[in-house]
Amino acid sequence: MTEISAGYRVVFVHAHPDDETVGTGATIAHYAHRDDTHVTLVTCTLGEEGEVHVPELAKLAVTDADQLGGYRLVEWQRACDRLGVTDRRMLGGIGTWRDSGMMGLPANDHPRAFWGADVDTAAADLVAVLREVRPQVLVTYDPDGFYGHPDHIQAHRVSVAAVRLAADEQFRPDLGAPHRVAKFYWTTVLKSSLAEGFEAFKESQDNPFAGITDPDDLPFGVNDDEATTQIVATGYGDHKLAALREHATQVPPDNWVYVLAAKLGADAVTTEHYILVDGERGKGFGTHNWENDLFAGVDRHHT
Ligand SMILES: CC(=O)N[C@H]1[C@@H](O[C@@H]2[C@H](O)[C@H](O)[C@@H](O)[C@H](O)[C@H]2O)O[C@H](CO)[C@@H](O)[C@@H]1O
Ligand SMILES: [Zn+2]
Repeated sequence: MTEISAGYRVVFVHAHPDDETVGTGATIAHYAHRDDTHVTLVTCTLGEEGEVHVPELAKLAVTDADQLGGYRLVEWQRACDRLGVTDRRMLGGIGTWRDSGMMGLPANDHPRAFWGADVDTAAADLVAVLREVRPQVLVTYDPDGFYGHPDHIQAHRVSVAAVRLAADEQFRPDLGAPHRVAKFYWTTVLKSSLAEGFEAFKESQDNPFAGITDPDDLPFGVNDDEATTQIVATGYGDHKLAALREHATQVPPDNWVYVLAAKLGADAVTTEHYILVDGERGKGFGTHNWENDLFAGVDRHHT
């Protein structure tokens, strides 16, 4: 049980080791370094089915020694150290849920695949975290898991169930006093940001968007006015890049994020966007009236 004294508390729920950095690394570093804020990361799987971009580690892959999950656990811990996150947990405990692989692959049917988890059963473990940490804010993916990966979709579903169940006083009183999360966010990315990044994508061999020239052809991304919140974590670009480097099996040296940072500086990777889907929107700024703080409008004494 973590003794939490900070007034502001946020829980990030991610699917695999590296998602915390790739999608929300600058935001996490920004809040983890605030004296008045406690960040909790809950990651749902060990990433056993991932690729291995480090040649000398190639045989850790699921097709050989099947040891990648244990190795990515260490990558994840080191990346969290770079971001400043000390409260990091695997959903249900280390090794409970297994990486399900990309949609439609046989790994989806592994007996421990997160994709096959009973949602309320998995949610109960997240309820225990929410009732302990008592965050005002929870961040996870949209219903499509941002890009359709089964573990991302399941992370969304388990988070939605856990937020509902944590507030239900009839649900598992043994897991702690009921808790209502004040603001529930989905991660997102702007199509306008993707268009700016396309040049960097082209220069990366690891270009996941090869052949795509129009952001509207990507399986993710929203129009500027669909986002509600922009976090500009100035000064934490180096933290995010250092954390990415810890995820070397997943993020090769020529990854487009490194290309972008090399061209435009580390702060080019410190702006991250979110959609508030439940809770009261706080004060906004600029053309799109975006919040500039996940805790905008939150009473720090809300527990
Ligand atoms: C960012 C993320 O969610 N990565 C997942 C994803 O990785 C993809 C997968 O290896 C795919 O085969 C590649 O073509 C693609 O480039 C990768 O992003 O899925 C993995 C397997 O479930 C998962 O381990 C990884 O964390
Ligand atoms: Zn992932």
